Amino acid sequence: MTNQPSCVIVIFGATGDLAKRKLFPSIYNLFKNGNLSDRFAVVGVARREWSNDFFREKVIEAVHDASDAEVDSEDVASFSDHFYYHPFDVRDTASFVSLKQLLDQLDDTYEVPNNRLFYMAMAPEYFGTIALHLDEAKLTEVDGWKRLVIEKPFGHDLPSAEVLNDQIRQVFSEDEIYRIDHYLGKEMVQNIEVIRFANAMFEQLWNNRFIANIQLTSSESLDVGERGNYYEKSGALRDMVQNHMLQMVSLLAMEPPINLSTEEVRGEKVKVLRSLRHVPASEADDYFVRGQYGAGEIDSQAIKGFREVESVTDDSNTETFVAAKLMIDNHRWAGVPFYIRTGKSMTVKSTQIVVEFKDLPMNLYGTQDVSLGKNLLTIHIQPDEGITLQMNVKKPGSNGETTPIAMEFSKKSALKMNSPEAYERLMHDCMIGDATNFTRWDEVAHSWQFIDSIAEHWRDKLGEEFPNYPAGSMGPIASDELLAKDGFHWWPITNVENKNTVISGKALENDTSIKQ
Ligand SMILES: NC(=O)C1=CN([C@@H]2O[C@H](COP(=O)(O)OP(=O)(O)OC[C@H]3O[C@@H](n4cnc5c(N)ncnc54)[C@H](OP(=O)(O)O)[C@@H]3O)[C@@H](O)[C@H]2O)C=CC1
Ligand SMILES: O=C1O[C@H](COP(=O)(O)O)[C@@H](O)[C@H](O)[C@H]1O
Repeated sequence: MTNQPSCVIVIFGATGDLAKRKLFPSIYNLFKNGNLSDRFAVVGVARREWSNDFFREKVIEAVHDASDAEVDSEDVASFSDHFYYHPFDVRDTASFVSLKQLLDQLDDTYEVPNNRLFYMAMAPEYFGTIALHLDEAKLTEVDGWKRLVIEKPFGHDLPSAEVLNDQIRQVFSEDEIYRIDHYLGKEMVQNIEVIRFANAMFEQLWNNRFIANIQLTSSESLDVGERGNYYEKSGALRDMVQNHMLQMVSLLAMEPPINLSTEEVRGEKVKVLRSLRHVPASEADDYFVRGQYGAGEIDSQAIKGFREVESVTDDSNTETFVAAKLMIDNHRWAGVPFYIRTGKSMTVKSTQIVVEFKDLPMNLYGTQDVSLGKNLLTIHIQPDEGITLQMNVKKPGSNGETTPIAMEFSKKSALKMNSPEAYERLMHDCMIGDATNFTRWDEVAHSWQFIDSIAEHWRDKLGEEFPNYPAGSMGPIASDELLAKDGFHWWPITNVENKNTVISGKALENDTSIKQ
């Protein structure tokens, strides 16, 4: 295994949004930071009749657009020389023959040891077709390695995911398939395992004896942008919960693996997904809340309601918000709710995990009016990265009074570096053959199985209650009620880089543990 892999990368969907915003800049960063050998080439495939030169200009533009800092123009130009464009419709079998000729030629030009990475950055309905054509045209007959990176959504329910999986498995073995979930490439998501398994003070307490509940918020202030067509069919449940949210839950809840090998880690994660309490349609409303935003305001800007977005019907039944209470029925987690919420056009863009610990058996410092603050561990995933531990200390100068304080670790300010993009990390992992942070088929299958009954229930239940939250809010009131029924509330979204200021949410009365 080398840290400077050499391969030819074929990007299907090279004129698209993902390629431009994520893939080209990520490959550039790998190249610039010496994590990719000089012996590489990238072939872009899409239907538009672009030339190599025009494609290279687009690559250069994408790299500049994605960089905060000044980019060396000569560096980017020599990087873009490795890019080639091959226009065709992926439904056209014959074009795969000429693609093979180009790849063979590039192997020679760049002395690539016949390693091929096929990246499917296109609408999912083409994934199966492309895999079968690659096989027919013998593009997958290689002396080196061949790997397939497949974007989400992996199907739209369990049966369609099974069909897709069968198609790609005819051509690629399970260990050649990299089902990408970009949340698994985020620095602080990868940190969940380290926080848990490298700290005695957390791991000993990480169970139902000491934890009251775990809350996971992934809110977005943006709306669906130009993806109305896709999102109208997908909704927040399929777009975010089936993949990113359940993956983070499995990292939070898994048992310690016996080692950090790909199969051991994935094996532990899948056990969590298997232990998720199945919610039948008849009980869906006890565990799940859905929402759709109406008109509102974000950062003093007027926002149109979801039903006014292009490609969205004016009686759309699609949810743009989901909150849920997940129960993991195993020894470690019996009785501990994992609350999740995600949505579009919410107050703020933030992904944050809060672990709320149980109260001590008795409170030596309390009075009738004042209770001890809760112990909270907050993992700030994005946009701020870090950890906050909230605990109680003596109120200075007082006699027996306590006050909650926050111990903070802010990754960017402490280590003075920016996290590499999740895609960059995951593309490198794929090139070096490390599939740990990609989802295995059984993880995908169990996630769909869990989601499907809810999706069906919502499909059959007309969205007459929509819209039920204004753009710029934290979702419908029912999301707060979901926790209130259990005697909990959503903890505010805070920012660790800014001294844990509360950026969304409000303190409950008499709750001394929230700093406003
Ligand atoms: N954009 C994002 O932020 C994210 C995207 N994804 C996933 O990545 C994938 C790509 O998304 P995105 O880039 O946004 O989509 P776009 O619609 O922007 O791009 C689609 C690409 O496919 C090409 N294409 C479409 N039909 C054909 C065809 N028949 N033959 C050849 N090329 C074709 C288009 O080019 P042309 O018209 O020139 O043929 C274009 O390059 C999807 O699966 C999406 O769900 C996942 C997470 C985030
Ligand atoms: O996969 C997706 O993720 C993005 C959110 O990703 P983030 O890294 O910006 O948090 C979401 O906007 C998109 O709808 C979804 O398809």
